[in-house]
Amino acid sequence: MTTQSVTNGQHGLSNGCYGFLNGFDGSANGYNGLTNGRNGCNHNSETNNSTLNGGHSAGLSKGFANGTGPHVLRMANGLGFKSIGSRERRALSSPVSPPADLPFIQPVSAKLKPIIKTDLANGQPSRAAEDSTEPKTSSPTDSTSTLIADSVPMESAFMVSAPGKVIVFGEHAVVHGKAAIAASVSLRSYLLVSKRSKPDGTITLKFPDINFDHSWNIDDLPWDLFSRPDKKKHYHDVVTELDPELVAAIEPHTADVSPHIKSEKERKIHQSSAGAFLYMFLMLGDPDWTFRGTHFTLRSTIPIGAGLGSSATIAVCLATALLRRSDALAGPRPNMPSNEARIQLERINSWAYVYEMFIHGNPSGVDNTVATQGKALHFRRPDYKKRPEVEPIWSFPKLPLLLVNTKVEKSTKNLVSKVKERKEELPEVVEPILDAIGMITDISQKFLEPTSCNKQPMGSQGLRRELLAINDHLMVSLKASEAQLQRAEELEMVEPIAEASKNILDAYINVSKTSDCDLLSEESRCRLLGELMSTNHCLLKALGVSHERLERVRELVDKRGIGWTKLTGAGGGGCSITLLKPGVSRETLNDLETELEKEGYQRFESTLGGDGVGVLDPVILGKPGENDHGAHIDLNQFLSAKGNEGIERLVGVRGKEGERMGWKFWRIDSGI
Ligand SMILES: Nc1ncnc2c1ncn2[C@@H]1O[C@H](COP(=O)(O)OP(=O)(O)OP(=O)(O)O)[C@@H](O)[C@H]1O
Ligand SMILES: C[C@@](O)(CCO)CC(=O)[O-]
Repeated sequence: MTTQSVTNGQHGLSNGCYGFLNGFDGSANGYNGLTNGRNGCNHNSETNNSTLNGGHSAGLSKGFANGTGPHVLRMANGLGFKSIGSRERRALSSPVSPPADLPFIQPVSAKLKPIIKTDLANGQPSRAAEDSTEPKTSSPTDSTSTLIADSVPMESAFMVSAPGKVIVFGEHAVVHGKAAIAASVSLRSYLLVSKRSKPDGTITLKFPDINFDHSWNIDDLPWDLFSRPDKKKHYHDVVTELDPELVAAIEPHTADVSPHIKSEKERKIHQSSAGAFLYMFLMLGDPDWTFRGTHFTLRSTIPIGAGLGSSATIAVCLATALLRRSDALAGPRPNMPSNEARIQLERINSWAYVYEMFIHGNPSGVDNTVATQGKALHFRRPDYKKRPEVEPIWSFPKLPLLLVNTKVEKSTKNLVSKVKERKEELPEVVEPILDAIGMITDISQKFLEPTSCNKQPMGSQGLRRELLAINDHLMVSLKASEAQLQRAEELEMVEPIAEASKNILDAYINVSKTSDCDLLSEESRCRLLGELMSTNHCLLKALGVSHERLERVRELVDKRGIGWTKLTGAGGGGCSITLLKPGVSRETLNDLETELEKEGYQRFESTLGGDGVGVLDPVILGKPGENDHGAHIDLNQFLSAKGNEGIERLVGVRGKEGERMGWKFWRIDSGI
């Protein structure tokens, strides 16, 4: 069964499964043993897999044969010599155990051997060796070495990548302390951290996707204020709010960015990106040699402002890069103990949240948490002064999801503010809606992970009770005072609340007809999840965050009776997800896709639940057997990779043929 969970990931892509988003992609996550472990305590894995995968098994045999857990680990190990350096000194002073394994040299690392000096005391490469300013020499007869020599400006380069996400349940409500469920997608951002060979005292941020490129003189930045004892934050601190004095001190350094940009809106985006970066850099970085001449260059395959968490991926990549450069991260490395990986991930996530606060104001942190941890998770932040409550969903099922981009760009910040204003204006109507969304999320979690060891699968009676409780909240909302209800009518909130109530009652009737045993069948679970998704969408519409283009997707899907649609992310445009009914014919889907395309929608193919943040170090081409395998990728190559395909081919965490060599991830397991 291990192999099956490994190969499942490719399923939808390999059999041309209509661009579905697929559930856990075991090939890259090394979770196969873990899945078996938890299955062992309740169900056997055979039962579990057949329950989860049901009728979607056509592509199982075409999985990522290359990507099986042990194989990947072996390959990663071979490239891993740089990751366990004394750059981890600071990280290891935190309560984590020392590196458990020493790297061994594979053909690729042999080519780079001359630049590695071993610290004899601990058998690991020394910091001096890692960041050596010596030219990287090698045999002149070796074609790879020529490429390495050409790429001297890339001295001590590394790359970080983080995945986008879909929110399956609970967006917006999560900002107000309710639960959300989110999963990572295979679209990712890639950040190259490179250093000029002759450091010149500047630091450079390049975001070519948004036409942003700016350098700062490091000595001009407000280090004094940021290092004042009452202001100073350390890499292990949890920062839950921005300091207005520090934000103000950054403003003069972002005021003059992008003088060539005419659009005020675009300039604001550039200024907030620059400000968010500087805030983190001044907190985590230092004015000495470490960062001088460093370039942070980001490219992404995630559409911007489409609800797929693009900003959070940038936050995670930059936080990881800054923590790593300033010696505050250990790993990642293969076989890192789960507890140690968790500490590193929490550290990254805390700082990514700082970046997100700068961009969004008051985010819940769900986006950066998924971009950091990957997989799928249940998230709640009842207290903004504390870390969020995060519960991984270990066996997120293979949902046949269709992901559609309306291509209407929106601003998460504005939409979050809109909901907040609505809540302040109409608390009697809005608060019960938010409660209902939170309850929908909690019920869904039980159905997304019904075989979990520590959760009782929900019986039909309990479920009906919960559905009625949701409906009660909707009734409370509709029984608001006359004045509030009238205003709610004006804002077109009442009809979607009534539609949500109808959906919940339909779900109630369907559950009444189902025995406890049948409730766990794929068909019943799919229908229930679908009805809950539709209900969630109606409530988001009532909150004012849908868009006519999103409603049109619902209309096109509903007309064919083939699934349940909801917006995902902040709404106001962006993307929708449709959970397709089991057994929908290829013909019907083709027909839907043609119509969507005609109306200017974009459909995405992606898998759900892949790895979170990862590091590629050294940044070399990774295809064994290719001529230039082992050659360094330089900044120009990265910048000139064409489109998403070009980026994926050059540095992608996963190419079409399987997992790319070299990427390493901090992986946590269920502990079972
Ligand atoms: N490729 C990119 N390069 C640089 N900046 C980006 C990139 N993608 C996103 N951003 C930043 O993120 C902002 C968009 O974030 P926003 O939260 O509105 O959308 P999202 O993160 O895609 O959606 P959601 O928050 O609903 O998931 C942009 O304005 C920009 O600041
Ligand atoms: C709309 C929202 O709930 C999700 C955006 O992806 C905002 C947030 O959680 O911060």
